[in-house]
Amino acid sequence: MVKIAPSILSADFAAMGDAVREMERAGADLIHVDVMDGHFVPNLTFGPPMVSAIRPHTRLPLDVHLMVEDPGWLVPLFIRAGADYVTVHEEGTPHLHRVVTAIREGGAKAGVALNPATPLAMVEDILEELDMVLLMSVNPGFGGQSFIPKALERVERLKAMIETRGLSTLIEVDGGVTAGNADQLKRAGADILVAGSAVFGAPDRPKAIRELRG
Ligand SMILES: O=C(CO)[C@@H](O)[C@H](O)COP(=O)(O)O
Ligand SMILES: [Fe+2]
Repeated sequence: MVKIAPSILSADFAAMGDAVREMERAGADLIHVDVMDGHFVPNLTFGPPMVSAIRPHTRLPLDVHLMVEDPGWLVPLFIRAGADYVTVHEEGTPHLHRVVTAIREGGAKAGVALNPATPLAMVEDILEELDMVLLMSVNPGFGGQSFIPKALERVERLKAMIETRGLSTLIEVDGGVTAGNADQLKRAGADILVAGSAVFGAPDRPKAIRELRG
């Protein structure tokens, strides 16, 4: 069954502990933590202290999405803070293999994220080393943007690439995910759906999570 990862980018920053507890009660499978550095993307969010602050409030895996340039030095800090998954952007480092190895050696699960225009081929030669590939279905930087439909076909092609190699790498889709496109994404092969505004903007959040899961 597909997993749902609410993004706390859309939560109340003054009450993150409450938000995370609420998401666990509402049926979320992971908590998605969007880290933005003001360089890789034109927005600035939070660092490892946010991960340590929310860690005691949930048993759910913390899925940290690093939208930062040169993420290597941050990897051990986020793992020490309590990240379970650490995902770095292919476009953010010339040393992807080194960073991915550091994530796994640090004891976390390793993900690589691709922007909407980055060819899938950029992860092809490192797929065996990855627990997850995150396909962006919006341009990273902000919540509440519209889903880029081309992402659906990219999920299908990535799924085929993973299956051809006999791997079990997870596919996470991030950006503009709603109850209106979740079914198509699942059919295309998505394993984890990130949702910010579709969950936190809903009047009934547990229901929103159920509807995304289908
Ligand atoms: O990484 C990002 C944005 O860069 C996402 O995780 C967003 O936070 C998803 O928000 P919605 O598009 O679901 O509102
Ligand atoms: Fe994200």
